[in-house]
Amino acid sequence: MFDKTTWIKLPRNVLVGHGVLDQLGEAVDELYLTGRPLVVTSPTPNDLAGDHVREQFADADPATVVVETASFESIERVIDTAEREDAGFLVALGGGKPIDIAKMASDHLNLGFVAVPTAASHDGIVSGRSSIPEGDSRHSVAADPPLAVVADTEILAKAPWELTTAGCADIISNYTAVKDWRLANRLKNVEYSEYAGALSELTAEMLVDSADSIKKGHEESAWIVVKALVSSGVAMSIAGSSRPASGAEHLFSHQLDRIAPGEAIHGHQVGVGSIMTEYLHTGAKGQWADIRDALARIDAPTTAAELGIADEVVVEALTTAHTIRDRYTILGDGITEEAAVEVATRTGVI
Ligand SMILES: NC(=O)C1=CN([C@@H]2O[C@H](COP(=O)(O)OP(=O)(O)OC[C@H]3O[C@@H](n4cnc5c(N)ncnc54)[C@H](OP(=O)(O)O)[C@@H]3O)[C@@H](O)[C@H]2O)C=CC1
Ligand SMILES: O=C(CO)COP(=O)(O)O
Ligand SMILES: [Zn+2]
Repeated sequence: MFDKTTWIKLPRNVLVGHGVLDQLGEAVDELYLTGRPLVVTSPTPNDLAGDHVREQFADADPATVVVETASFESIERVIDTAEREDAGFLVALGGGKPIDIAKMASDHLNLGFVAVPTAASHDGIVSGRSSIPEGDSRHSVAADPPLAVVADTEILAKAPWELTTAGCADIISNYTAVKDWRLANRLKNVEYSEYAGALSELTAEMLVDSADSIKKGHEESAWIVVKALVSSGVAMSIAGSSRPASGAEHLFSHQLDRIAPGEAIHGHQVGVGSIMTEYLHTGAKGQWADIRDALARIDAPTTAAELGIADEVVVEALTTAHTIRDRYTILGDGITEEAAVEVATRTGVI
């Protein structure tokens, strides 16, 4: 008997463009969401756009909860606030942290949520996953994607340029993520989706082809990047896992978050990780220099020094990254310190 099923969850309304935040209320009305909105945000996005978002729901007496860390405690706080304030739906405003937290909280509460990204910094904007660290490990938890995404390029273009280059690097890292996924399929029989893999690679390809149009201060850059982030998130939703966008380069980044927290941002870390894991996949004559050059063209870091991370921390993260989660990658069950120094040195990362 044929027994396969596919359930792909995607947002219904995706608005990207100049000033679209003014249409947030309209985008929500279309979804038949009712009741009191709870705005889930972090300090900077709340200062920048919190009032603008709340104005969109002036008749519904919006409540707000400000979270500072991506953690299970923050998710609990949002759930408690939503119950106490009798929220009808959640509005996530900010970078990857508040969006991931709202995604998980709304899933738990059985409430819809809408994402209003303030930074084009990560591809979790529409993905059906939440990425939350806990102790020594990192959980990628299935959670319904937002019902709508309202990405105002006027806001995104004013965000620090580094956040946009981080989003580009998160997309460029799809190249190695898909290589790791295929490897896991061949060696460990991990289920692979041709559609999701192809979409993820195509998204990286298109972003790299547009690199010359991605420039600081140009609103069009935010538009190009956020559309790529949406596309990469759709690949994750098709796959039903973060595999199309997260391989060994992400394990490396998650490990850096543990051992050198707050030193560099997610997208920049995965970009540098991708240079090294590409080297591990294809060797000295492989495409690692193409990844490095693509990152350099959009101003993203390509070395430990540019990340602000010490060389020995990079080596430690590389040798221990495989312990972060049960996800087979080119790192296998761990690489030696000698191998880590070799790859980091040969690629010019340290
Ligand atoms: N679920 C998924 O599929 C995915 C999840 N992720 C997750 O997303 C996170 C990374 O996303 P990222 O956006 O870097 O994380 P953050 O939400 O922590 O944002 C990064 C920084 O940017 C600040 N910020 C946000 N918007 C603006 C703005 N407009 N102007 C100035 N500063 C701003 C934030 O301020 P403040 O400090 O006030 O918050 C924060 O300091 C990680 O936790 C990662 O694991 C990444 C990819 C995919
Ligand atoms: O960052 C991500 C994809 O870019 C999410 O992946 P993780 O499952 O590794 O958290
Ligand atoms: Zn990522």
